[in-house]
Amino acid sequence: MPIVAPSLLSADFTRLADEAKMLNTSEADWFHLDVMDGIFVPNLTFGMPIISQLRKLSTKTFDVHLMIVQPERYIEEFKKAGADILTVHYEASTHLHRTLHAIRQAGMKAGVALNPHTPVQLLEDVIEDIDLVCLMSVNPGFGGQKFIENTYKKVLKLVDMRNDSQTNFLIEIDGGVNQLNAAKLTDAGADVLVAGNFIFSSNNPIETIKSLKYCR
Ligand SMILES: O=C(CO)[C@H](O)[C@H](O)COP(=O)(O)O
Repeated sequence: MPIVAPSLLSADFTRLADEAKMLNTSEADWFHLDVMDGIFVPNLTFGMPIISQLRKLSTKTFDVHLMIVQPERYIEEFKKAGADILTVHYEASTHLHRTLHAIRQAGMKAGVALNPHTPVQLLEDVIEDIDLVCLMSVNPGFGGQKFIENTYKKVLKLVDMRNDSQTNFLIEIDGGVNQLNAAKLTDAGADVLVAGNFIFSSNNPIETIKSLKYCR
C-alpha cells in the first residue's frame, strides 16, 4: 500500500485551515508542501511562514519539496517551520553531498528530487545519504500537468539501484498521479504517491485519497 501525500499546491489557499483539517480526517499519510522561488521554476508559492502555521494544524508528516536555487540557505529555517522531510533538487544543488548531510544533521529526512530529464544514475555516489528520491513525473512548477510515461522506467532503475546498494530510501512520484497510473507505479516499486490536482479538484477528496491508498 503506498504512502499518499496530497500536494497542497492544488488546495484552496483561501481555506487552507479547512483543507488541513480535511486531510487530517482522511487516509492521507503526509502533507506534501511545494516551495517555489520563481527562479528554479517559473512559479511562486509559499515558504516558512505558511508551513509553520500549517504545522499547528496537523501532526502528519510534512514532506517539504524545495523547488528553489541554493536550497542549503534555508535548511535550519524549514526545520524550525516543521518540516520532517526536506527534499532539494539535484539540479539546484552544487554541493549535494554537503546539503544532504546538513539536512540529516538538522534532524530531518533528506530527499533529492530529479527533474524528468535527469538520470537516476547520477545519484549513485550519494545513495547512502538519501532517505527519499522524488521522481518528477512532470516538469516542476505547476499542478495539473500530464504524467510523463518515461517515469516507470526510472522507478525500475531506482529499485535496482536500491537493491544493489542495500539502502532503503523511499521512491516518491510527483506530478500527474491519478487513478490511471497509481497501481502501475506502485507495482513498479514506488513507495510514495504525491497528488495535487487529482485530489483537490475531485468532488470527494477523502474518497479520492482512499482510491490512491488502496490502488493495490
Ligand atoms: O511539485 C509539483 C509541481 O512542481 C506538484 O507537487 C505536482 O505537480 C503535483 O501536482 P499534480 O498532482 O496536480 O500534478
